[in-house]
Amino acid sequence: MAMHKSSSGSALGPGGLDLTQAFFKSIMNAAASSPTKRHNKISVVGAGNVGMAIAQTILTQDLTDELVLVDAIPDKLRGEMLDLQHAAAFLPRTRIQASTDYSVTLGSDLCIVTAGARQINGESRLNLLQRNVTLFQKIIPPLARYSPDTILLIVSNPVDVLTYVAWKLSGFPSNRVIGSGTNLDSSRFRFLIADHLDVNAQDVQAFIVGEHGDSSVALWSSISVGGVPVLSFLEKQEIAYEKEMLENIHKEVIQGAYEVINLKGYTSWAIGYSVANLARTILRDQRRVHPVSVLAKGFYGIDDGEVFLSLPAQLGRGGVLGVTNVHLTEEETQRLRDSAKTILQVQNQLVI
Ligand SMILES: NC(=O)C1=CN([C@@H]2O[C@H](COP(=O)(O)OP(=O)(O)OC[C@H]3O[C@@H](n4cnc5c(N)ncnc54)[C@H](O)[C@@H]3O)[C@@H](O)[C@H]2O)C=CC1
Ligand SMILES: CC(=O)C(=O)O
Repeated sequence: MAMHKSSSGSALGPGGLDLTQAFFKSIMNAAASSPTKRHNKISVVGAGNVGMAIAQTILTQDLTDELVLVDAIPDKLRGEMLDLQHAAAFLPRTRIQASTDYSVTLGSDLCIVTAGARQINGESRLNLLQRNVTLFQKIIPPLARYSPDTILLIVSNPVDVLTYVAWKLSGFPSNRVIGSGTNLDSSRFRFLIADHLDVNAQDVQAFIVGEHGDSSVALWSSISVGGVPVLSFLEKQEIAYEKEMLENIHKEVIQGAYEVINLKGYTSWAIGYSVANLARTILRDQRRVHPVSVLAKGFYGIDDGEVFLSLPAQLGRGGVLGVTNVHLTEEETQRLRDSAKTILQVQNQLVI
């Protein structure tokens, strides 16, 4: 039977009969009086490799009722929207929309920004800065205008400085501006440790903090596996380990992104899962601790300026709820402060 959508979105049959009402009248009346779960809306800006990996993970994990895609290229955007809509029969019911016009993002609970230039082979994340700041000047103000109560989750690189830029451009309180930061690096770290010890990565508690990039800091002193603190366990058992081996694992984490970019041109799947994981914690108010980029001033002796970098932060429906006080060795604290200085040096050259 041919059906088309009325302007109100309901299905009309021949002669203008509202089929939705005809089929579901009694059920709809019952539904109107029954409590429904809270409605969520997520907007993803940038429908490239990263934006689409995030969108697809969000859909398969049933994290939202409405998903909006925004990009600057209309044909690509519509193609991506249709391609996702065509999977409707296999996915939880989600309204998917796309537009180059930011009004489509109206009333979003979470806005994820992935738009922008990405690294070419061998290029550092910090190299992308000025190009992506210019884009953010077009992206952040309309997002903030259409969704004044939203949480901004920044993914575009260099993510720490761009999270600072998004904070400034939005005028939002800092608890509602978060960078995906080292949530991804920490997953790479946990994977490598798990692989080394032949355990499940989900049983490895381990944080990379600081810059999402070359000056990141591995918090070896607080790593535990299945509740057992790894380094103190090895020391108590007098099991020898080489500091160099630890450094090499951290180097592998840093090199991980460069290697993937060298091999396939970009990274996408892991960041898709990483950001969907953050979206779940935020929208479902899970209050889990994630290493993400937050306004770090005042924590762990970082006092030089308004810098965003990754610290273990508790997240929930209100955004950043707090920063946990993980014990750091003197060396780890110094490395974290050095990482803050690296970011600040770049940030101080910015004209926003
Ligand atoms: N924070 C993290 O852990 C990670 C960050 N990234 C970063 O994510 C960003 C995106 O990477 P990819 O998706 O691979 O790049 P891509 O080139 O595939 O996609 C970028 C998209 O942004 C869109 N875009 C450009 N200007 C726009 C504007 N003014 N408004 C809306 N959309 C616009 C482009 O049309 C394109 O679709 C890069 O900066 C990359 O470095 C990538 C992986 C991990
Ligand atoms: C590209 C990037 O930032 C990453 O995969 O870590």
